[in-house]
Amino acid sequence: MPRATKAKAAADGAAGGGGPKKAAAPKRNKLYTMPEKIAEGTILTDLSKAQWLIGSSIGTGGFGEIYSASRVGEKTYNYVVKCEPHGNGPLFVEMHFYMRNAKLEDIKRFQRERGLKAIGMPYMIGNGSVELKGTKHRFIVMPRYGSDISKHLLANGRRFPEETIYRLALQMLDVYEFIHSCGYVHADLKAANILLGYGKEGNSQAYLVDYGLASHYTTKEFKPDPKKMHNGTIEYTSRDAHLGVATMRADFEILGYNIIEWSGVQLPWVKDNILTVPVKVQKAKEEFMADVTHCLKTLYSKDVPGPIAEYMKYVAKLEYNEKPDYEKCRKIFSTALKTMKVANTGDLRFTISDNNNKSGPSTSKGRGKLLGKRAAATDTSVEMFASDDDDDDVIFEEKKPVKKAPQKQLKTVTKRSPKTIDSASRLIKSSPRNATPTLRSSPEMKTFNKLTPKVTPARKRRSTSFSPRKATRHSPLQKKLRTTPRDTAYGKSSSTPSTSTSHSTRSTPIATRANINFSPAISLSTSRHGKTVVNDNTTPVPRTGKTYEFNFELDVSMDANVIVNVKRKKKAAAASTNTDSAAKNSAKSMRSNEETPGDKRNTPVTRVKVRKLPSDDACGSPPTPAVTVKKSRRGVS
Ligand SMILES: Nc1ncnc2c1ncn2[C@@H]1O[C@H](COP(=O)(O)OP(=O)(O)OP(=O)(O)O)[C@@H](O)[C@H]1O
Repeated sequence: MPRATKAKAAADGAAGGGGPKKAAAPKRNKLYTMPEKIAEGTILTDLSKAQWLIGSSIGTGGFGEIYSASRVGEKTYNYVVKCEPHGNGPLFVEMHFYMRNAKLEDIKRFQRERGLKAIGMPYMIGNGSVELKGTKHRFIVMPRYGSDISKHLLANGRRFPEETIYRLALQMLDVYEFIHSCGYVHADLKAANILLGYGKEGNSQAYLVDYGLASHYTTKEFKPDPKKMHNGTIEYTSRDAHLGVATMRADFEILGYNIIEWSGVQLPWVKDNILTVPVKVQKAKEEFMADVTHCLKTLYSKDVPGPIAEYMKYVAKLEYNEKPDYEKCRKIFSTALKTMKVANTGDLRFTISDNNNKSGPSTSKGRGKLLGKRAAATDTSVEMFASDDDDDDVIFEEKKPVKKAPQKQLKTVTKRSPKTIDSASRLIKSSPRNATPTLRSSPEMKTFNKLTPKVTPARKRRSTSFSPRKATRHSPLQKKLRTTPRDTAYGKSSSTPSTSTSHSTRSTPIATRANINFSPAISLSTSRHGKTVVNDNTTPVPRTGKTYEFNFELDVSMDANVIVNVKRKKKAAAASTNTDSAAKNSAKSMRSNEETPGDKRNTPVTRVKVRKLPSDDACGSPPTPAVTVKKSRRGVS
């Protein structure tokens, strides 16, 4: 289900801290909702009865809000509470990932076994639910970390010192090894999801956060899953993730794209400004990885940094079901550090020295010149799912007013128990695990190329992505039922890559699963660059017929409406209309408190939202800041 922001009235009410108002409560069966504000001073009680005093808001992600928190009785705010409406999928997935895999003792054991002094693996301290303004929210409590490294990236002309790239890569490889040892992949590594430790002591270790896209990886068949295609942050999404398949090599590939970027060059698909068309990005990545040595050379004005070239070459050769050789990769980067005579200890250094700044991206043999200027920030809007699960147990409690914070009345929500785990199990296990032969080996690569549609200028005008619905002449409903993203993305079903025939011929599950499919037929808006795309079924299935109906219609109309509206948004921006400013305000509300709007424009962002226009069902959603989608039919909104 797509996500929507609250009606402005609701948001205002929340901000005002005036206590619960029935009228402002978001409707249950609507699009994704941003969370209600938790007033500073609120005390939340988690399932283990631990109490957490909410401090200030320290960040806003694509779906939830993060607050500093203190254990009641302690003075320091060394924790954070991440809160999202129950209907949102990512925190549900993240919470269960932590529950199952990332217990502190497991992490410590792993550390001991590997002889690691530290590891950048976050963990969950508590979780529970709270009702805010009539809406049930889920929250998790985690250790507090420091700032995310995307801020440093922006502050340093989108480049890290070479040594820092390798140290970060080493730390992330440790985290990958831990996650993979649990049977999961992260699938969304990027600077915005890498946080330094908290406080002065914390600058030597980076933590990989945000497990909202974590899923079981496959080592069996390679079976593309239209429901999950293109999930991730479009700049870094792996080739496997573009096909909806979770693999370990995909995590390695995502890290690879990031380190290339951290070295100060633009990824080809960023440079070519095609981020709004996932299938084009996918194709560009296939081409890039097919001849990675040569393609890297074209990216760097001078020498390609040796460790980056070596790492990417290794990743390009990995099989989809292969366990990566963590040690081999670590060696690539640790050897480079030794050669540079840089110790892999102490604070990570983010400031580029004068020398480095003048010379541009670092290379192993020398310093190259920055390759051109970064393309204007484009952004990638996608829609999300949401639903209305009541799976989690909930306990929370009325808070006492603390100093400035107005007291907020919280209602205790009925406790239910083992359902949460059962449900999580079902959901998390729903990750693609059955599969078909790999697409990555060369014959399959050829097939991919054959099947990837060529985008014509005519199509481009309306939507730069290939649209099956334009290619056939059926009614929208017929088209919906007759075409699958895979059929259409690759042209002819008869030559669908080694994946099963059934895959190529079955009707799109989106219609039947009430999810919007971020299929190749869908383009992304260009207002918020770098968002994680989630095209998933991990959220509990919505219960109301109405929701199903809406999503079905949304999917049918997505192709045209998104593009039409995106274009309009751009024009509207130039005209500075009221609508636009409302949209901007709405967009602002999603930004991290610590980020300036300028920062955000240039930072890959986690998720893109498609929002429903205010319409007849009085849902009250404000216009989307990025994309607006009509409830039904193509055409003008
Ligand atoms: N444990 C933490 N300590 C300190 N800050 C945090 C912590 N977790 C998250 N943050 C801050 O909140 C921001 C959003 O966090 P996170 O990415 O987990 O949220 P999200 O809703 O999943 O966002 P998105 O999916 O859009 O990336 C982070 O970029 C970071 O600045």
